[in-house]
Amino acid sequence: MGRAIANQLIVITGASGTGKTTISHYLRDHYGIQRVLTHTTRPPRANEVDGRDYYFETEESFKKNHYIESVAYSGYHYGSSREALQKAWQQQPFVSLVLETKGAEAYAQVMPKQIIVLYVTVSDPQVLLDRLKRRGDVPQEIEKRLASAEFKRDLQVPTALKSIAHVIVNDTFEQAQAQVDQLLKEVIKTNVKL
Ligand SMILES: Nc1nc2c(ncn2[C@@H]2O[C@H](COP(=O)(O)OP(=O)(O)O)[C@@H](O)[C@H]2O)c(=O)[nH]1
Ligand SMILES: Nc1ncnc2c1ncn2[C@@H]1O[C@H](COP(=O)(O)OP(=O)(O)O)[C@@H](O)[C@H]1O
Repeated sequence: MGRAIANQLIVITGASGTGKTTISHYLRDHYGIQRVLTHTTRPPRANEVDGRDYYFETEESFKKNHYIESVAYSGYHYGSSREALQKAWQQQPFVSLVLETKGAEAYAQVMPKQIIVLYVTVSDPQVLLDRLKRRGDVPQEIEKRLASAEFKRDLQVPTALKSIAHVIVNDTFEQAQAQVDQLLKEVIKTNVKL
C-alpha cells in the first residue's frame, strides 16, 4: 500500500477584508495546512509580527529575494519568493498562499497543475469597510486601500481564473467554512491515493 501526494498549493485570493487570511488560519488549524509567508514593504500593523504574518522588508531588502511573482498594491511591494515556497514544501506537500488576484493569475501561468484556487468574496462589499475597521487597520490606510484600483479590481473574479477558481462566499464564517470543508474533501480524495 503506497501513499502518493504531489506538492500542491492552495492559492487564496480576493479583495482586502473578504477573509483570505481568516480562511488560511482555518486551513492551518483544522487541516494542518501551513501558509507560505510572503514579503512586503508595507509597515506591520499593530498586531503583526515579522516572520509570522509576513517577512517585512525595506525597499532595499525586498530586492534581494527571488520572486515567483511580485506586485505593487496600494503603494507597497508584495512578493512570493521561491525560497519560502521551497521551505514550506520541504515540511509538507499541501501549503496555502494568500495573494491578490494578479499574483494568483501568475501562479495559474507558472504552475497550473499544482494550484487549487480559492476566490473569496462577500455578497455585499459594503461590509468590508466595517471588517477592516474592526481588524484595527489605521483609518487612513483603509481609505487608501478601498480607493485603490487594485481593491476595486479584486472585487471580481479575474477572467483568467474564472474556469479554475472555487468561489467561497464569506458572508458568515459558518457558510465559508462549510464551502471550504466540502472543497477539501474533494481535494483530499483526488490527491491522496492509499
Ligand atoms: N501577488 C501577491 N499578493 C500578495 C502577496 N502577499 C500578500 N499579497 C496580497 O496583497 C494584498 C494586500 O495585503 P495586505 O496589505 O496584507 O492587506 P489585506 O488585503 O488586508 O490582506 C492582499 O490581497 C494580499 O493577499 C504576494 O507575495 N504576492
Ligand atoms: N465571515 C466573517 N464575518 C465577520 N468578520 C469576518 C468574517 N471573516 C473574516 N472576518 C474578519 O474580517 C477582517 C478581515 O479578514 P481577513 O481574513 O484579515 O481578510 P483578508 O486577508 O482577505 O484581508 C478580520 O478582522 C476577520 O477577523
